[in-house]
Amino acid sequence: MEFDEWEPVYAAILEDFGYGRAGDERGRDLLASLLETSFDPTELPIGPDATVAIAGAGPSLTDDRSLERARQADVVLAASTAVDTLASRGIDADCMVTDLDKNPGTVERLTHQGVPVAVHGHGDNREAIRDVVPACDHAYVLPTTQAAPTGPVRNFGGFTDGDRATFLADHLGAADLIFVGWDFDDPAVDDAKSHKLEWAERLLYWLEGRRGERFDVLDGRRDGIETDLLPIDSR
Ligand SMILES: Nc1ncnc2c1ncn2[C@@H]1O[C@H](COP(=O)(O)OP(=O)(O)OP(=O)(O)O)[C@@H](O)[C@H]1O
Ligand SMILES: Nc1nc2c(c(=O)[nH]1)N=C(CO)CN2
Repeated sequence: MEFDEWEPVYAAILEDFGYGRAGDERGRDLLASLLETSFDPTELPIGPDATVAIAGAGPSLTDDRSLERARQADVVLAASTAVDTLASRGIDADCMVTDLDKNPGTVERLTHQGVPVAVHGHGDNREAIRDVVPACDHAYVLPTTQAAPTGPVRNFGGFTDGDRATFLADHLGAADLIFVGWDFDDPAVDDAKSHKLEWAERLLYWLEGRRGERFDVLDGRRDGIETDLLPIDSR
């Protein structure tokens, strides 16, 4: 996805959460300023023959069926702590997607092991960027932003870690996307997280429409998705 297609949706997200674009741009620029080099996403083994599993960090990730589906996929993109959950079950993600708010040690370690990590810079994680990025192997850091892309910092679309992973796979031409560890109605999440998950769901709905597909993770949920907040014709 190009930024001009993403921008109206981004503007709706900024308004809904009350975030400022300038803060996101500062996060983006800080990330760029700390990197000596960066990972080229086209090196990921994603293309027209790849089934890509997108692992969210919901509680269902540890179900036997989820783990089996992740094992069967050609490529696994894991959001945040999903990478640790999968690793503890013997499944190594091909790429981690994170805004650094949970498991910084994993981010640093993976980059030094040659596993790419898509690190998101936004208005509310500048401290984490300053703490974590200098300790990473920059050759395996793929910097991302939700604001306009600049220099090495890319914007493939998406907001939460899991849906950004999905937009990344889509951008790279993934044949099939499958979803594990996605629990939109998780009672364990607080209101703020639940609000973010609503956007994640809305963004997946938008993306499946663009791809002319139906993501199984949205089955039974589409009628309840408030699409008015998507400033585009998505139904
Ligand atoms: N029930 C769920 N709880 C947490 N994450 C979920 C859930 N269902 C889906 N996800 C997806 O998994 C991702 C990783 O979740 P996690 O709670 O580890 O990360 P996070 O860093 O707090 O996420 P974010 O910063 O994107 O909100 C979320 O961003 C979301 O896209
Ligand atoms: N400005 C800002 N941007 C974000 C934030 C956030 O808290 N603030 N959280 C995200 C996913 O958790 C993604 N983007």
